[in-house]
Amino acid sequence: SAASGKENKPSSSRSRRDKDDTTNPDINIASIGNYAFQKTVGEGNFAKVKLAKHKLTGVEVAVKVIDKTTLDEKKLAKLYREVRIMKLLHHPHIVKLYEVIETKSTVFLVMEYASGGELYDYLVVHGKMKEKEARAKFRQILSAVSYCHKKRVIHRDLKAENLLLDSNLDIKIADFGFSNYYDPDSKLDTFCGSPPYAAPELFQGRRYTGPEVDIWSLGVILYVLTTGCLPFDGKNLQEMRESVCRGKYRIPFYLSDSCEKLLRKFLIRDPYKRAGLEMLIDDPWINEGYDHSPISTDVSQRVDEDDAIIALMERKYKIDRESIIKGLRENVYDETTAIYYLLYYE
Ligand SMILES: CC1(C)C(=O)N([C@H]2C=Cc3c(O)cccc32)c2nc(Nc3ccccc3)ncc21
Repeated sequence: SAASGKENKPSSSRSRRDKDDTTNPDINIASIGNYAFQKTVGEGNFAKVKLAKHKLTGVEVAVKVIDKTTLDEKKLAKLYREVRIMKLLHHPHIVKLYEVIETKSTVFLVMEYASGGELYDYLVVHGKMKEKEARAKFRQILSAVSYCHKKRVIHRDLKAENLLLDSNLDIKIADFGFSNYYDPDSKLDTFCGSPPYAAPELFQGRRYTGPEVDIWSLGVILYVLTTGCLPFDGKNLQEMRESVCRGKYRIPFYLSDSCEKLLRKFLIRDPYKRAGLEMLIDDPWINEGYDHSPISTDVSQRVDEDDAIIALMERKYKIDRESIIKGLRENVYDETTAIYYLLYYE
């Protein structure tokens, strides 16, 4: 691929690729496949996310445009792992993948657009949530994360910035760029995530199984939802590390006892003593006002074959029934299944 063809000039001499240097012709196009780009929603160092509209159904989507020519082999492998994991996850509170379009130089991930933006920005604007609202959001997050863990997937970068909101202000977990599979009987050692949300064992360079690092981050998220502040902070990484490893955080006077007790279950420094998600199923704070646990046992959120939608696609888009059903059963992410998904979830 282009990545291996590039000689490794020392970074200082490599000229920064300026905006309109389109050595990659796909980066500044106006449309791809059935999608017309509208505006840029976010820009990372390897990807740009554009708001787009599906030309046939009019549904708004978010397209993550990844320039492969800027990725080395390792990063390319990470990208394909992220795509494989996204194809595995079908949950109401995880951003959906609709279609994957790949050219020689670019990968386009057509995904669900969360029009409400980041939970982080929502908290900046509205301040801390009342415990009732925090509970509703936290139950959605817990449901999505326990679904991932049951599929042997860990997110590893859970934070308020990656928790998006849709038009109903429901949670949509985004950015599985650091996610990975885990094996309950083996250890991982990659330090991932954002320092304020990172578990102490990660700062101490200890290997970990997987779920326990997400559970620590969930504790930090619960604290952020109910207080509007970070439990551990510092003006630099060293101070942050000391704060997290000391594990001391302030409990504001207005926090209920049941919420304080729940925080203590998550923010335990010893990963072996930290609560597992299944231990939280009947936690009083999580279930107050609800008659069922957010941690659902069934992990099959697969789309079913809706005859009305298939009939509409046959009539309106002249797509034959067999190819739609085949695509759904084989977990394909092409333009046909994308039309089905967009109509099904709308
Ligand atoms: C494809 C996908 C999943 C994605 O990669 N992003 C990016 C882009 C911006 C961003 C961020 O600010 C935080 C997390 C993820 C992201 C998305 N952003 C949105 N909505 C949005 C709307 C207003 C502001 C921020 C995000 N919907 C879906 C996505």
